[in-house]
Amino acid sequence: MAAFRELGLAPWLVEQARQMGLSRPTPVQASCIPPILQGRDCLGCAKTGSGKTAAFVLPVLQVLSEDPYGIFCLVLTPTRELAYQIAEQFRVLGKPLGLKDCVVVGGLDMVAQALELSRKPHVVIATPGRLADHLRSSNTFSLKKLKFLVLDEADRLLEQGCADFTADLEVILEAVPARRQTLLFSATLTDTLNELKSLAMNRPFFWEAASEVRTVDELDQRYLLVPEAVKDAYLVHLIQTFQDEHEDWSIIIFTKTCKECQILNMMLRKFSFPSVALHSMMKQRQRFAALAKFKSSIFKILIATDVAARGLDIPTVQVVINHNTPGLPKIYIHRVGRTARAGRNGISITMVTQYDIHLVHAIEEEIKLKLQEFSVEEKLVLDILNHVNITRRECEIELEYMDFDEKKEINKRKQMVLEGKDPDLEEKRKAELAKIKKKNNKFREKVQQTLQEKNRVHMGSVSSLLSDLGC
Ligand SMILES: Nc1ncnc2c1ncn2[C@@H]1O[C@H](COP(=O)(O)OP(=O)(O)OP(=O)(O)O)[C@@H](O)[C@H]1O
Repeated sequence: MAAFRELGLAPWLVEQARQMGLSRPTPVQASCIPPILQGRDCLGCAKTGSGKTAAFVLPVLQVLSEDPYGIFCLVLTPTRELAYQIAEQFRVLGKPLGLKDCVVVGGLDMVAQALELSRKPHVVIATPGRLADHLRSSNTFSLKKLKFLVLDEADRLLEQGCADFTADLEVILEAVPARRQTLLFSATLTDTLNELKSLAMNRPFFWEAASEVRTVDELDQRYLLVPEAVKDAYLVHLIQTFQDEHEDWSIIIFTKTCKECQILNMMLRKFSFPSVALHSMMKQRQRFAALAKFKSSIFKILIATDVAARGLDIPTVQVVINHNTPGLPKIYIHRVGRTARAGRNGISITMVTQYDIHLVHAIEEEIKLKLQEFSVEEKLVLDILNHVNITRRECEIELEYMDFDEKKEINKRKQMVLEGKDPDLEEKRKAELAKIKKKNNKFREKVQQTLQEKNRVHMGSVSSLLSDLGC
């Protein structure tokens, strides 16, 4: 496989990559770096952990080194943690350039960010929401001279119909020049290819990993059939087993909601497991602290919602446990892709209840691979069943006293105030919208019934006409 030098990268950059442990390019890097250096838009779809970040960081730094100015490159990514992780790669690889970068994410001070932006950093790494807020509220910086627009986890950012990013992306796309290079990367691009191609203007170079199987070969993918009612006892048993057999292993447990994440973390702590939670209801500094402690192995177990499903690169993660079966195959692909990265081995175990069988079939259909069963000794699980269920109940009650749901409501209202919205007005708008939607649905049903009635009458007259004609 070509070396980085043969891809057209300058010696200083090849040396920086080598010092970072990147000695030979991965397939996605070898394929995408040359067309990007030639000035083309690029859509790169490669498996999780295959080096997509460096596939855009390296060529961007190469072109920047030829004419360093700010703001040169904007990278958009769906989560705050990913923004910092990408910024880290720019900083390490761009050190000889004296690279100036700026991370623009929610949950942190807007004024400090606005000041940093006004100083024209070379590279801005942002989550769409906070960057759009800056564009709406100030004109202390401009994206008009931008050379590169990069969408990391592009399919998540461009997910149609999801309110998360659409409005903010529109604001950002209005602020960037049409004449630019657009780079889009993800492990699950193909289902949104058309939207992606419309974004990448000039004959985008499209590269997709050749293999039929969507997950990496080094990943041992298992499932564990568990009755819903005793799922947590199985979870405790699984963790105990891994901790007994491999004390240096780190484990990520994905679950569906912030509340479930909080309860599981409290429960595992009561069993003296070194666990920490990561979800979107935590304050930003708590999220960063939790991730830092997990990355440095102070805590060996991270319990997270899908805010951590994409992109996070933590080499020590050996095990991913899906406490719930993901509703979408691509969420599964990203979750289990937190292990078995950069050629290392890893194992994923998806806990499947009697209600999830169809979801497993959809996942196997998408990844083109059958999950293998992971067997456990049921007796060992039954031995701890009561203890686990009682402990969980205690945690649920403790959480109720902490007004967790109430806090969620307060956080929502606080966020609206921060965005200059009136929470009560928003509530009223939402109620009115719901009423209009209900009225529209009723009207639509009525039209449908009338049409069906008309069809029935029409078909009745047609059939009687045909019988008169002896057809
Ligand atoms: N050429 C290379 N040689 C060795 N390691 C590499 C190379 N390129 C990247 N890596 C390492 O591989 C790991 C995964 O890289 P990265 O996070 O960019 O993967 P990704 O494809 O973006 O994954 P995901 O789809 O999960 O976001 C990182 O630790 C990175 O340092």
